[in-house]
Amino acid sequence: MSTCTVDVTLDTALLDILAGPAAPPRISKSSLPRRDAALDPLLIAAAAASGPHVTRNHYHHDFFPGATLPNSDNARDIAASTRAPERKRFAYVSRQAPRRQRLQGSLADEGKENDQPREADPLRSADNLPPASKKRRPSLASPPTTTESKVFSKHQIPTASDVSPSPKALPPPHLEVKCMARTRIPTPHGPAFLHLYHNNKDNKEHLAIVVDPAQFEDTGNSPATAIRSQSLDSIWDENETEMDRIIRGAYVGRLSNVYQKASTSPVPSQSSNDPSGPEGLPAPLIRIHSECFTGETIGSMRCDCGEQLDEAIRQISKPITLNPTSSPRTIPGRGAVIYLRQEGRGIGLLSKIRAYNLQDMGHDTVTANLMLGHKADERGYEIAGAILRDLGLGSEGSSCSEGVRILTNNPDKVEALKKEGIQIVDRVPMVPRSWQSRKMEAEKSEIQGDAGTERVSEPAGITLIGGKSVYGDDLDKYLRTKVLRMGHMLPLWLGDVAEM
Ligand SMILES: Nc1nc2c(ncn2[C@@H]2O[C@H](COP(=O)(O)OP(=O)(O)OP(=O)(O)O)[C@@H](O)[C@H]2O)c(=O)[nH]1
Repeated sequence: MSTCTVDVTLDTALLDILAGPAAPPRISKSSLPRRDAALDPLLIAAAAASGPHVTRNHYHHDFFPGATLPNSDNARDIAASTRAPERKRFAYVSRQAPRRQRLQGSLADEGKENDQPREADPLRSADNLPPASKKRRPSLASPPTTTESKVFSKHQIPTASDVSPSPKALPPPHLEVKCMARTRIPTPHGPAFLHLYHNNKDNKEHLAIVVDPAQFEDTGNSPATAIRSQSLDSIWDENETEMDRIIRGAYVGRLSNVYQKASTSPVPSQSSNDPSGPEGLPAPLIRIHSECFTGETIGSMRCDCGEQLDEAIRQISKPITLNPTSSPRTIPGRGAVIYLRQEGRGIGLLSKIRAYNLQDMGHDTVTANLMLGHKADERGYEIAGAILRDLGLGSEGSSCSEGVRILTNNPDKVEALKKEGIQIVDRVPMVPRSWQSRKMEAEKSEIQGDAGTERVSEPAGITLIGGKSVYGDDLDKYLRTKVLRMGHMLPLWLGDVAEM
């Protein structure tokens, strides 16, 4: 074993030069000696920051302006007028305009910060922001200087031409959707199967809520064709195990701790030989529903979205009577709600909240959208079409090629789906529950006189939020605007039976 002698004298001398001499130990002999640097970095910084042009408001400015300034955008040398020539090299250059000037501009630019984030702003990817646009939105606070920044008074109704079209974009890639996972969801109306979709057009997770008794079948005895997602049932990867498939929802039958059977790709048709199904089997009932946080989650009575979602699942689940003339039997209903993440008719939750404030100021839902620089409706239905095709609903050559019935009052949806190649055999109106119950009350009072004015039982169906039908002035105003300004195909409730 060899020993090694270390000469510490040289090291200590070097440390003394760099960090100052060691202070005598204060606590005990065993503690390490403290060394104070000869030049404290904090002192250097304080000295450097003590020039005449530095204020406590300069934390965000370049400490050492460097070669790029003052050529940088909006650069302003606030010391230019006062500094001595020899100090020029050390001037602090602010990237901000003076506060006075910024305040003047802030009114004119109200809303700009949120509505038009910088190109590189990571928040741009947030779901609820309106699409990036180079065009400035009309400001509500600034006087109109150009046609783009028109101010609309309460009585002035902007038209579609007041909002210039968005610049032409590159052709979008071929739209593809893929069902990533499926699971059973028990609802008050019966079981539903939630399908979560990804797509290559937007970064949103759209959903399909499938109601279909054949989802539980794996024997081929179902009277109607099963509504299955092709992309879910296909084999994603040759290394995929049965368990992988089952976990993502590619299974058949009733999944349980004792029954687990992965689906094959594609799942063979499970209907009877007759493609139109047994007598009395209607085409599947579908609804294209747009997300509404306020109506569906917090029970807002500014709109009917919560009850519409509930009503759609209820109507689709309603039992169907087969073979009514020969040997009648009932089976659970079948169809799907395609739930699109198009909050606020596509303008996003942020803009919808602003629109609500404009509505409180007396504007209707259409005008409020236009005042914010949006269209009355910015939704698209290509993704809905692709999801329907993936589920084999309504498209030629699909498993349910007999077409679909659609639950809606909105003519745009019907047209858009037709363009997507979805065969619509019938439209089923969505009558607001409050209008239905008021109609029933009116009918009853007409028959029974005064005795009939007590409230009749509400239409069946538990809403996801509040239950039964609700009535409120905001809701009524919204419903009427849909009919009067958005062309919804619904007889207007005017308070008497004849109008319904
Ligand atoms: N911008 C805006 N969007 C709203 C307002 N109220 C509800 N919405 C949104 O409108 C969408 C639902 O659209 P509706 O016009 O109510 O109905 P629809 O889906 O077009 O038609 P139906 O199929 O007949 O129900 C959801 O995305 C809601 O978030 C509002 O006042 N302003």
